[in-house]
Amino acid sequence: MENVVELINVSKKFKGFSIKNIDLHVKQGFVTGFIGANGAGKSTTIKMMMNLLRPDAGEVKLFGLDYQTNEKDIKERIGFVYDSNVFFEGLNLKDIKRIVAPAYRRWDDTLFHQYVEKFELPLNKSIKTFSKGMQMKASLAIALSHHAELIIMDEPTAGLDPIFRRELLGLLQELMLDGTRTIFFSTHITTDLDRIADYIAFIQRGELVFSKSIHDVTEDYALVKGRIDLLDRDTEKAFVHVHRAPTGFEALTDNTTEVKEIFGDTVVMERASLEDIMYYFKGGIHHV
Ligand SMILES: Nc1ncnc2c1ncn2[C@@H]1O[C@H](COP(=O)(O)OP(=O)(O)OP(=O)(O)O)[C@@H](O)[C@H]1O
Repeated sequence: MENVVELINVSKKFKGFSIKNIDLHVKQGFVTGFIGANGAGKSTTIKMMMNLLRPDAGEVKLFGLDYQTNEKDIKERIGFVYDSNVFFEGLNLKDIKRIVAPAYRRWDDTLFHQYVEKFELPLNKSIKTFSKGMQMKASLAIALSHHAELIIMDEPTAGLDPIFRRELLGLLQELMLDGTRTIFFSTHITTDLDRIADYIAFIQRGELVFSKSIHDVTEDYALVKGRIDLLDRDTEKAFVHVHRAPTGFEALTDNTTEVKEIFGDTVVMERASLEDIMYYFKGGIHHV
């Protein structure tokens, strides 16, 4: 299977924060959700994918190409959708189109007008009067009008009302139907991903915890509940993190097979949501 994005052993250091040796592959034709708490490093990673930031070490490849020699070709094939307005605020959509369109070989004016109509965007009103949802739609309309194969979005659903969020997710689903597009988007609203993601990449404190199919996430992770006296130094190794309460323990495992072997039917296992997974990883030490 082809990867449209490959981050190979990528590191980036800021004062007080670093991205550490990330290996991340984004598969063509699928939706990958990029999750992580505030400050985990999602935007920094996306900026490196977009060549807005250079890694200190490691390789970044898009469509198998590197930015050093293929920047223009790569950028033609990506639609970057921001969570805030990056256009000149005083301009309207018609002016923005006039500026942006010549930069793309595959710009499709008919398609642009179709999306403007579909998204009910005014062409003559200045962008600064747009709501956050309208700005997101404008940014998406531009990305789609140059036939971007890869759509990268940084927190596209943050700050949107639930109805618009659903609408946007529905639209992204629609875009995936022809099987040629790839979508990579970061979010901390994990419930968005239950609807549309095929793969999940999870970053925490600058480290990639996992990148796998949603099916594998469901298979590998579970919440386990049982009596406190079942826990000891050995049995606890089956868990990412354990919460103890007087009535019993609740823990997250990343190895459901091992839990079944150790505890049999003395514990109860339940499906762990992405939110459960993020929560337990935050509280615990990750051992693999
Ligand atoms: N240019 C920079 N210089 C110094 N530190 C930076 C810079 N950019 C980001 N950081 C720091 O890197 C860390 C990760 O930031 P990043 O924006 O990548 O996180 P995030 O996962 O996108 O968070 P959020 O969900 O809150 O947007 C933060 O602690 C941030 O302060």
